[in-house]
Parts: sequence; C-alpha cells; structure tokens
Amino acid sequence: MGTILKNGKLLVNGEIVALDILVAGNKIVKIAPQIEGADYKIVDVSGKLVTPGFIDMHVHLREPGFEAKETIATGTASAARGGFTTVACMPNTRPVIDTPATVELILQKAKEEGSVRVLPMGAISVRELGKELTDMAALKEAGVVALSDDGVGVQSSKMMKDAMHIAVELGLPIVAHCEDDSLIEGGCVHEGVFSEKQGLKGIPSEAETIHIGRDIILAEATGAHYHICHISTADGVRLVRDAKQRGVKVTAEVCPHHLILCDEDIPGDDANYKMNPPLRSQRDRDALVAGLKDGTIDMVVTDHAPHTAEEKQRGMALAPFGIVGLETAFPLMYTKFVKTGAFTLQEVVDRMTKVPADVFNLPYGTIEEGAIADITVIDLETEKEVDPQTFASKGHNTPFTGWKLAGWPVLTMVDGVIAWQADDLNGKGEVH
Ligand SMILES: NC(=O)N[C@@H](CC(=O)O)C(=O)O
Ligand SMILES: [Zn+2]
Ligand SMILES: [Zn+2]
Repeated sequence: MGTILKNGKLLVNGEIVALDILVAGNKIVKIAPQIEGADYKIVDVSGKLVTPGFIDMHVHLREPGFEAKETIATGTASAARGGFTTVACMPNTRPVIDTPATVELILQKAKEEGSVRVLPMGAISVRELGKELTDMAALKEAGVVALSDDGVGVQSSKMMKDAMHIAVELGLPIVAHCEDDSLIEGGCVHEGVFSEKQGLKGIPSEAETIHIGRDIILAEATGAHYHICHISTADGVRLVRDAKQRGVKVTAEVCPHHLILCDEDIPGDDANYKMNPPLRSQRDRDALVAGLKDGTIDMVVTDHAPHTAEEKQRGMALAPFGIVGLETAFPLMYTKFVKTGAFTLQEVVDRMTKVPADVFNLPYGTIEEGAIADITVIDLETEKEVDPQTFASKGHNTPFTGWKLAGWPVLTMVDGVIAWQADDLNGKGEVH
C-alpha cells in the first residue's frame, strides 16, 4: 500500500513541473511524470502546488498550563491547516519546559493527540526566571531541539555566556528572545511617532538591538550557534548582516506580521495588533523585508501566540502580547510577497522549509526520493477572506481578519500520513 499524489505542481530549481509522488510508509519512494499502480490510494492534486511540509521553529502551544488559550491538539490542528508539518514549541508553559518530565509529557501528548510533529524547546533558566541555568544535558537527553527562554530576554550577560558554553558542548542552538527589561517600563507599542501620537507607552528598538549586539559578541567568544527570535528592528538586521559577514554563527527568524505591518497600521485601541516585539516603524519593516531577501534573515516563523478573546478585550495597554499565525502565514507571504513580485515562490517556500531544516539540522524540508514524506499541497488560485471563526486554533487574535488572500493549504501530509485535508480538495468552492 501507498499513496500517489497525482499531477501536482512541484518546484524544481525554481521552475514548476507537473509530477506524481509515490509515498509508501513514511517515505517518498518515487517522483516521476506518471506513476500508476492499482494498489495505491490516489489523491488528485492537479493544478495545486506541492511543497515540502512547512517547518515553524517558533510556536506557542500553551500546554501544559494554559489550555484555555491552546492545547497540543488544537495548536497542531491549526499547524496542519496552515501547511505546517513540524512545529517547535516554546517553553513558556506552566510548568515551564525546564525538566525532562515536561519534555516527555509534551512529546507523549503530541504523539497521542497531535496532528503534526512537535519539537520541544527547553528553557535556558529554571522557570525562565533568569536566576539559575536548567540541566541542559538532561533536557537534550529528553529530546529538546534547542534552548530558549522565549517570552523573556536573558537579562544577565554572564548567564547567557554560561548557557552558550554549555550549548556548544551539547551541540544545541541558543534561541534568543532579545529584550532588555531595563529599557521597557511597561510599554505596549513601538516607541516612536506613533506611541507619542496615541499617548501609549513605548518599547524602544534598543531594547531588542542591545541584546542582539551583546549576544553576537558572546556567540563569537564562545562559538555557539545563536539564533535570534522574531527580529523586528533595522539595526538588528544590520548587526546580524555584519556578524554573518565576519563568520559568526548567527541565524535569525522573522514573522509575517513584522514584514507586512508597521505601527502606523494600528487602527487604535485594538490588542489584536499587540505583540512582542511590537510592530515597528515603516523603516524597520522595509529593513526586515530586505534582510529576508538577501539572506541576512534566514527563515520565516509565525510566533503563533494564542490568547483568549477575554484577555485580548482588555485593550492595548492591558492585554497580553501575542497574535496567532499558523493558519495565515503562507497565504500572507504568498499574497503580499510572491504575487507582488518581491520574492519568488521558491524563495518563500525555501525560507519555510529547507532553510529552517538546515539551520536546525532537521531531516525534513525537501521533496526528493528517499526523503521523509512531509508534504504540503496548496491552492494558489482561490482567494478567501481571513475568518478567525474558521480557525482550528483556539486563538482568534489576529490583525488580519477580513484580509483577502490566496495561497491556502488544502492538504498536509506528515510522515506519510494525511494529517489534514480540505473538504473539497479539487472543487472551486471555498476551502474549509
Ligand atoms: N510574541 C508574543 O507577543 N508573545 C509570546 C511570547 C514571545 O514570543 O515572546 C507569548 O507567549 O504570548
Ligand atoms: Zn519572544
Ligand atoms: Zn514566542
């Protein structure tokens, strides 16, 4: 038994070629113009784009501890609908992912209830409090793919340096939420013309860039692989570009919302535009797009951060930071950057598949014979409005409600198994 994905459009060195894919077990067995076989289940994907399954290295699944916001079941269902076959989950859960027991709990739940592959990240400091390092060797043994205190910055330079030394020994990347607490003071939007005009407390760009600068210096001193979370500032991009040119082992990720929106797009007191780091200036946004284009920024991630409607109704000043992203990421990237000609389809797909796999040394992210069968099928034609009520995520907190987008995933295969499929794969109607 096996499955044939028939007549899909594959990207081969930037060109689109119609090919069949035979999947047996969890592997891609054959890719050819015409594959026949009576024993196989045939899935007709004519006219659809077939890509490697998307990999999102920055997701908040919220379980354990915040199941009202999201669970491993709903978060991975949301991932599958967004075309993601692998997600890395951040450790700011309760308990924090700072012991092997919590890593094991997540891996077990993901196996039982998850729709896609889940790779836990382990905390750098116990309870993410920045006081004491976790037992990183034990966390690695339990299965974490990287170390991060996402949600907060590591305030102490010494702690970051110590963490990097251990990370080098363990061969794990340090994934850093870059934020200097002493420069924040309760800000809720980017500090600049906009925060002043609105009378809101600001978060200055330096709060991020100081950590990026500091950590690049520490990465150079220790030889660690240093990965920057949700980069949002023009100066941050400049620092990364310079560090890469000098051969420092630094990588970076950016979110669709920081590439597409800036502070001036915030309509008023709407916490669906509140996230950390905040939407920055137009100049920052342009620098992020340029940084992604020239490879300074390696990959696109969602920073999927679900919160309840009640929490988000508290308004800009009081609501928690974060927006959901799994179900809109590719349609946003496709509509805003591929359809406009700013990026090629291959560039966007690579930054959501092959590049994160290479950077984090994962055996996924390519479609070729012998590869693990993680595959996403996408309808590039049908335009549909973003409607959070249709999300599989518990979180409906998005600033993109009502946006008309194309590029909606219609089928997601993980490890050779169809994890999710639109009701009407080949129809012209709306995809559900
Ligand atoms: N990005 C956010 O605005 N929020 C994240 C935390 C984080 O990614 O730093 C969350 O956990 O809600
Ligand atoms: Zn963060
Ligand atoms: Zn995050």
